[in-house]
Amino acid sequence: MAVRIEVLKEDNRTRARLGKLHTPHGVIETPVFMPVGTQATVKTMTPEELKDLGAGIILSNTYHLFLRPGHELIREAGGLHAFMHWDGAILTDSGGFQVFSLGDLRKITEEGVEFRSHLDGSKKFLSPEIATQVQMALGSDIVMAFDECTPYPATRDYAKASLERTTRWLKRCQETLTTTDRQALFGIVQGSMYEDLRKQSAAEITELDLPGYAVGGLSVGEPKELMYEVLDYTVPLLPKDKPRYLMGVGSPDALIEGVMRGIDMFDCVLPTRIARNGTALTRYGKLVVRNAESAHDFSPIDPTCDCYTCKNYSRAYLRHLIKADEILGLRLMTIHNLRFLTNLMSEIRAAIKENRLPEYREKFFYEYGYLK
Ligand SMILES: CNc1nc2cc3nc[nH]c(=O)c3cc2[nH]1
Repeated sequence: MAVRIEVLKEDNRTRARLGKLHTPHGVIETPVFMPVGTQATVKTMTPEELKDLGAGIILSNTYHLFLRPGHELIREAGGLHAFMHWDGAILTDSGGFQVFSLGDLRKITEEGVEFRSHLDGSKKFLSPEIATQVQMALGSDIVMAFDECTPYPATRDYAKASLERTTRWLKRCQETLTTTDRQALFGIVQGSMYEDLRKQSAAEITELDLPGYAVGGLSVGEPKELMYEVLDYTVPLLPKDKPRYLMGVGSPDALIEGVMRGIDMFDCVLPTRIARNGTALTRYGKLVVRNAESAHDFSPIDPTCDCYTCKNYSRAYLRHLIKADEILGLRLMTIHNLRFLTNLMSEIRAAIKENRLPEYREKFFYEYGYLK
């Protein structure tokens, strides 16, 4: 079954859309934040807990699963859904980004990327064909094309050569898939921070009439304002009747700003990663629970939050667990941060529905401390 978006409403003052993403493993309301489960687990969460938190789609990484335990073992297990006991939707990133940011990069050629595994230093090779075959073995619902996430900053010449290779690689991914499986393949627009190159990449990628499109090459160290500027001129180049996915984003403010610019799907490791080192997301900004200020604070992280952690535990207790390296601390902080984000996204969807997204943004940014 094809992956498709049903756009229910287009905001009248911004580019935001309310939608339903139809996948072989369920229908997901958009805009949506996808928790990241890099190694076939959203760290410290059981699938049942993820469902309770409101997650309907998670991200997993081809690079990591290719290196360990290997896609053949997961195929043997009946695919990633069976292997990890998750019956919701799964989107897999293709590995290109992870090779550049994790592996000991050896060489990029037209054929693919040679690299050393970050696990044991052994030589590995990923190509559009291999990355696509791995994702099919995993049985993922949304397959990301194997691309080069153009590093930032990049010269115009490098960015142009890189996007053109990404387009050639996308066509090779498409050719690797059967016609039915092609309905799961999302293309990724590159072009770094050059408007004309983004136009070129978007034109080349959308010509292939894919089920969805990602804006890549962002959240790679550029200032947020520059990311928003690139979105301002890139998102309108993507078809309105297809899902738009901003890769690697993000923080609450970036989620709102991305939705305002027409993005439907987001993923980011930040919320779960900062949770594990004791930082909680709240509507008033970040709360570093491990700091001394919480030592005698017997109130919850956020009294307005409906999560299991905020209903049952104090900041003082969470600070103790984190400082004592207690595993329960990792779990309780993760539960809170994921629930915060699924609540944020449902508030954003309600604001779009009721034509009050700009007002919601103002209120959120003021409370969150972004507007002094
Ligand atoms: C955390 N930031 C971030 N995560 C990304 C993942 C990506 N995957 C494929 N292609 C990308 O361009 C890409 C960009 C990204 N930025």
